[in-house]
Amino acid sequence: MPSLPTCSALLIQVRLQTQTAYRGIVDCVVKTYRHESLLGFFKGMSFPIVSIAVVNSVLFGVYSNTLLALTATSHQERRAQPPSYTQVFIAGCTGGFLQACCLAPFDLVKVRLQNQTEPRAQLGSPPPRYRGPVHCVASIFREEGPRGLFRGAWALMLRDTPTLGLYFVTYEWLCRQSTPDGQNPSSATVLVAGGFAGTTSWMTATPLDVIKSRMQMAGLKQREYRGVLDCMVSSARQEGLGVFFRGLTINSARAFPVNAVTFLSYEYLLHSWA
Ligand SMILES: CN(C)C(=N)NCCC[C@H](N)C(=O)O
Repeated sequence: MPSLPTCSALLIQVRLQTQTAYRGIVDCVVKTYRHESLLGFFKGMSFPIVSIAVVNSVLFGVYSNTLLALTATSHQERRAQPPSYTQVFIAGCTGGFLQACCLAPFDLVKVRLQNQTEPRAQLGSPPPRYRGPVHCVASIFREEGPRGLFRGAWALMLRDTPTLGLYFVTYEWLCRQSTPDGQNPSSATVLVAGGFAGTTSWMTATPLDVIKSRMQMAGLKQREYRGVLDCMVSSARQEGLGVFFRGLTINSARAFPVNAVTFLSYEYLLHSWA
């Protein structure tokens, strides 16, 4: 289950990217805590908890199978006959594209709920727009139609396709640099390589992550955009180029431990099933 630091990081990142009320990470943490208490940091997290297993299985499953199709070598043979970085990149991009298709509605609900700054329902206070994830899905479906559930999906696919290619290339490259030819990387190598793969990919993904989050909020507090390009141009015009780096620090820091553990579990599962 995601811990308080993981939930807080995800919430702060989304708020910094889509709202202008915060001066930085600390200001966002303090205001969220004062206004919404500790529970506020867990907003929007029930859907990601359910979806993370599905989305990660799609990503790693598609990646492994694409690599298998491209190289015709099994995972065990791959240490003796390593795939080229181009093959790793193509397999990563394919996994990234398909995981984005599955992730889109879950991510939309998460972002909409995380952006609700109202404190928990109190007697007499107006209820928040969405009462929870199911109510959020039903409201989007009713107000914006089934396509509404895929708001921001293009930006998400543009974010995830190349950056997940880079994710797997970084991981493979770091593992090969620190492992003698033909041997499997040690657990420590997997943790460090996985951590850096997560951080590097999130650093490059942040500009499109900002655009994706803004497009997901479009029509609510945010203005409507004509598309990804329109969102990029108007955000940069109004807030300067720095807008594309909002949430970069928190995104990259959160990515290290999360992806270190993700790759360790992936390698462990591959070895125990092989
Ligand atoms: C740059 N991107 C989009 C990624 N590296 N995505 C895969 C990482 C998945 C992990 N659950 C995480 O949230 O970091």
